[in-house]
Amino acid sequence: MPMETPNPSATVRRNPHRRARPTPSTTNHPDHLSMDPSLAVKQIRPFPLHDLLEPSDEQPATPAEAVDSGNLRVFIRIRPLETLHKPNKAASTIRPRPKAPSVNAIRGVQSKKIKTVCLSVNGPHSLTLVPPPSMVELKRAKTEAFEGFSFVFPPESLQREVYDRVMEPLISDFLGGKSHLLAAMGATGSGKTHTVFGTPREPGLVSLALQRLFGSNPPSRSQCIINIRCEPQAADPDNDVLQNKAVLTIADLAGAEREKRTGNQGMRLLESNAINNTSMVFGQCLRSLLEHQKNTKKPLQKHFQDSLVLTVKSGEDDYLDTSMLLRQASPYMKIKFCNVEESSNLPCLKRQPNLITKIEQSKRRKLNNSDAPVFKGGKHFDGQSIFKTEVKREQLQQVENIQDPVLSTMPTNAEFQRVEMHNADIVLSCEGEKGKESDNTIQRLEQSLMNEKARTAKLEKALENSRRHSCSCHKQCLYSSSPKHIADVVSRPTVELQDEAHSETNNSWSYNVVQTFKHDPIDQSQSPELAECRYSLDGQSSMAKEPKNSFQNLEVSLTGQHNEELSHSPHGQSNICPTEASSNSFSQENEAKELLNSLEGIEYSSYVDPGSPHSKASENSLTICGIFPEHDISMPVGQNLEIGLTSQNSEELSSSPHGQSNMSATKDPSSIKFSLENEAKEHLNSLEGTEDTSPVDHGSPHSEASENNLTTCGISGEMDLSIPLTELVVPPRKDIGCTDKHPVTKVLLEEKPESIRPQKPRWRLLPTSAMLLEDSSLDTEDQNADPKGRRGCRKVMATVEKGRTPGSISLVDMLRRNLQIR
Ligand SMILES: Nc1ncnc2c1ncn2[C@@H]1O[C@H](COP(=O)(O)OP(=O)(O)OP(=O)(O)O)[C@@H](O)[C@H]1O
Repeated sequence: MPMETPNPSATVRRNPHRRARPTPSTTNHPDHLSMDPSLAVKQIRPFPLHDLLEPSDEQPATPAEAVDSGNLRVFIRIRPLETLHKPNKAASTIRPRPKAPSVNAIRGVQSKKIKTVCLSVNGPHSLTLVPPPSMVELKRAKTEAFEGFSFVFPPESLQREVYDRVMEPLISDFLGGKSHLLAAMGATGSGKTHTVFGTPREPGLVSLALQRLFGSNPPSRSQCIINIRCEPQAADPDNDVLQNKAVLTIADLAGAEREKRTGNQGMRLLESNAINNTSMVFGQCLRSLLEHQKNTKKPLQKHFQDSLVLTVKSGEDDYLDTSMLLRQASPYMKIKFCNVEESSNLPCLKRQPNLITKIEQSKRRKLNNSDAPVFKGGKHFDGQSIFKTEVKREQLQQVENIQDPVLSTMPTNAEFQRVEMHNADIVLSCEGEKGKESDNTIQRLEQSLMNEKARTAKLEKALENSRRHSCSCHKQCLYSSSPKHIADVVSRPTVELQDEAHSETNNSWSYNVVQTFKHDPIDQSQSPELAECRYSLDGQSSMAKEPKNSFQNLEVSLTGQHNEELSHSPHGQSNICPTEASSNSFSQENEAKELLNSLEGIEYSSYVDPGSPHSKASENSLTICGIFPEHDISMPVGQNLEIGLTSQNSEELSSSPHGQSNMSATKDPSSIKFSLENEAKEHLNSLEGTEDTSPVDHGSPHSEASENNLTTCGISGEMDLSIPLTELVVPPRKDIGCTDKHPVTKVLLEEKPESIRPQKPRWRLLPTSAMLLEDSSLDTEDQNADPKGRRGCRKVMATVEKGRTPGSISLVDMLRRNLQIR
């Protein structure tokens, strides 16, 4: 009987029967299923029960018929709406069985008060899906009728009803030796678990089946796959059925979830994705069966009867889920199986062991060989693509060989997962190689960093040692100025700073000096109240000295081949004049001097201008610059400072009328090198802010008079020598055979007028770490950065530095730079 449809154009028929039927839907608007019962009643026309109850050739009249039809049985169970699902203890048991499902559905719709429904049962084998108004307005959905189901269970259906129609035929077959599969599909919360397992009050299919089989209670699980295998206890040759070991599989599949609806996040979202993938894969399996059976050349052989229970919700909000499931599963009803002997089923249910072994061996072999890329015919094939191809080929072979479309497909998906895992392993291995390279690079960098650190530490240590020795020498000198410290100085062990031997021939002089910077104990026997500090440059120069009556003795011992003479410059400067070509000793002394210069508070006075006539006159002179840091040793008026230079030759220490000490060498003036003084002058000029306090007028006759003199400069300054120093006398060195015949050069410090007293800036040394930072590379001195006053001496400096080792050059440069920066 045709039905009136207000909007028949919006109806789409799914899985129509061969004999066309009018769409039972009355409208495409869900308002006819709205909350107002009266309105719903007005709009919904009476359901054509007589049409639905008419026997049809395509519809299975009984469950047995459905099983025997050879089609995949697809059942639909509509879960009651929550508003309609009011727990009624008596309802589930006492509620009478409805006469017709469609009537119950209509009842449910009519009694709906809060929510509208999107499903209406047209009959035992069909239903109509009505989109909600919002989607109708957007023309995104149309009313659809789905037909051809094995049976449609309305919301009011009882568990027992479902069991009787769905499970009981399977149990009967199972007991008869036939294997079956039952799977529940549907959106989450649609009632799969309720259908399969149920509750203690409303036991589901499993419970009822087990009750039937064993009379036991099954565990309650939300989703699982249950295999019930029939094991014959005794071989009965007459009963072939029991020997088949039939398996009944009941699967409570995971429910597809819509993320928008569930709002899952994090792990729940991942689980949801996995669940949806499972549903999708299962649907693909079924579709593949459907596609496969289109190939008449390879008909599927049925080895068991499968059943599918679709659970849907009829709520308006469940429209999308329900629609998707129905669209997906409605074609499955067309899946047909060919009847085969049940005896051949069991080997097909499980993979044949030999086949599994072959497949696994093949995969392992390919896995082992898949790491290395394979080149075939000029094309690049990697192991992954080959492996995938092989697996797909095997997959097809398995489908053909196993002849079980469902079970053969599902393991194949597992194989795909293994392939993906294999691919991931390959990616990881590639990443691992890159990681190894990165690790090697990091290790190399770390090693180089450690080497640099060790090198830096080594240099710092060397510098610190140099500084310490320098400080010790210097402090000994200072201590020597105080009688109180004499004992300390004497008792202090000799400190030696040895550097490698130098051997160089430079113009008129040569030297081979073991650079020893040595503090010798003071011989107090000579003058207990005196203290002497001798800087012994053990080499080939020697100086002699003789004691003088003074409180303090400062002995600068230049041990060498040269005879030197200390003389007192008339202009008050201390000159040490080697009598022979003694620039070798100067280079060493210069280094020692520079080391000393690095001390804190060191102050210098430059008295000699190398370019001046005086410097010319003082060629071949050795200039000893200030070695009295930290303290103001500006000498009181009338004080004398005698500096004894131990030498093999006679030396003379004279006192300058300006109160400054001059050590002048008078012997062999031709051999005295101008470079020595030049070097000293250059070094002094390199000190930024240092005032040239030389009272010497280089154009004066004194300049000429001081020719060939070695000028010792900068003993005075801001350093305040608090001790009463009136005269410094260097006692004779008995150990080197000094006698009175070799008079000790006497340095008399006379009062210097305030007007000519130089303004000495204070010098501060940076800490060692700062020095290292300033010149960590220890490069040689940048000549371009030299002040103009030094450029004239560059050549001389280079000559002098030739005799130095790279380490000493670096050290000296670093010390010098440190002083220059400030
Ligand atoms: N036919 C029904 N009659 C009464 N209650 C039902 C029915 N179907 C489902 N329910 C109830 O709906 C709720 C959800 O059902 P169920 O857990 O079976 O859904 P599900 O499809 O298994 O969900 P999931 O996929 O998340 O496991 C349960 O509380 C269940 O009791």
